[in-house]
Amino acid sequence: MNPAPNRPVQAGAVTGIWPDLPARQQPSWPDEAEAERVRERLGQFPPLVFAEECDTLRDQLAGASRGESFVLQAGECAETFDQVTAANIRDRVGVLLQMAAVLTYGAGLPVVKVGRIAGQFGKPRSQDTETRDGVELPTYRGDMVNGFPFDEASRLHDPDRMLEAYNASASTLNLVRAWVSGGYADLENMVTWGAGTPRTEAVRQYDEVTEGVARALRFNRAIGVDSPLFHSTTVFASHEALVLDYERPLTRIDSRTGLPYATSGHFLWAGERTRHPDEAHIDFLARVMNPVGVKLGPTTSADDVRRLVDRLDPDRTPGRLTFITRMGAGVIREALPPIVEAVQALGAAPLWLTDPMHGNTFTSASGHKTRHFDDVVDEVRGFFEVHGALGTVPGGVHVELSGNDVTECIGGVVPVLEGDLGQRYESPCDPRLNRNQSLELALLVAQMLRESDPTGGVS
Ligand SMILES: O=C[C@H](O)[C@H](O)COP(=O)(O)O
Ligand SMILES: C=C(OP(=O)(O)O)C(=O)O
Ligand SMILES: [Mn+2]
Repeated sequence: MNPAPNRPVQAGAVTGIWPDLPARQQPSWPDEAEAERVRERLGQFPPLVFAEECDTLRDQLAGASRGESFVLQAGECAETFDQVTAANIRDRVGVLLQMAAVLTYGAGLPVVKVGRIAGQFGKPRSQDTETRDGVELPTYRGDMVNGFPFDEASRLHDPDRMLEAYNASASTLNLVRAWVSGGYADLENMVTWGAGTPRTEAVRQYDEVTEGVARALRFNRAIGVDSPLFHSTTVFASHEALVLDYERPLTRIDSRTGLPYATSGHFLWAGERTRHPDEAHIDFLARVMNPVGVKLGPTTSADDVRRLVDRLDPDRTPGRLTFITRMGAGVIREALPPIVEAVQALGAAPLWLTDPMHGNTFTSASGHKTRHFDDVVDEVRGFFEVHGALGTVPGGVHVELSGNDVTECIGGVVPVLEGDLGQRYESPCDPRLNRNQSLELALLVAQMLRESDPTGGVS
């Protein structure tokens, strides 16, 4: 991230604008007085992001919705407090920069980089409890709410964890901002972004990209051309707006406009389980001025999307609303067209992203939650096909990945086999693409972009 503009936002939480609506997937704090103390404390903390940065991202997302750029939104399913180390943050930023470089080089399009980072600490779950060997405990709901170890004390919901989530987000963001503006993201450093990754076909192709960029830089230098854009970039922060006791106190009034902004991240989205137009999460997103997103699963109806557009983007502001579809590879080609057509009929032009992860999860024979790389690629292909056929813009991808060599998703050119899943399965929630699978996906998406008209024929 570039240094934040020196624009003050009013200290203290915005209160009094939150109606009492049903809110799903919320923690059950055992001690309400302690929760209130934490909410008040969060309300006094400085904002993590600035309103003007959110406006910049909104404008960039508007460009992507017109096909002028492509969005890469990627990161952990669930960030954990343990991962807040320099090495881990560097690896997460590194893989994002590598994928973005492959996409830019391969497709000739600017890439808007958005991390699932510095706030992705709350998880919605399908079940409230988990049973192991006859012992039933609350499910893990992200480090912001409870702990992953399967014991009673860890699984208790603890509001003090929201303070730790804020601090973890602040230190993550601090390092990300420093790295991407201070040298690590310099195109001269491309070779270091994937340092240590085992040498595979995807890495070999990445090395070709590195060599091509180096040649272009040498040429530019020789003719006297230089630009700050060769030496730094911007990575925006995003997460699911899930735990309202965290998000509401971090909402602040922008001193320029007098309007509320969520300051826990630049871009926030509502998940598939909390996207009900009349409930608290959509109401929260409707009240803040940030660019916002909504995940849309295979059961989404045309009426759902009409109501979401009316609630979240009544003025049809370019870049304000992103729909992140996560239909499943088997159904996207049938389920997505009616949704896109319903939105087109409203005269709305949201940014469309594909999340090819969450509709393709299954449990392996070994009991691991996993996804097959081929399904991930096939859903992205279906996304391009549907938007190509309807004349709308396939604006970007949203993926869960790790900067490390984990074995959580099956497949890839150097395949992770079903029997390998236990080797390095480290995610506390959903299976992530490893570094090689992430690079391979970026190479394939660059090819799909080259083969498609990213403007959907509108320019
Ligand atoms: O990340 C997304 C959700 O939290 C996750 O897919 C839910 O998983 P579950 O079905 O195991 O609860
Ligand atoms: C919970 C998530 O996804 P969804 O809401 O689409 O299931 C997620 O992105 O981690
Ligand atoms: Mn997930």
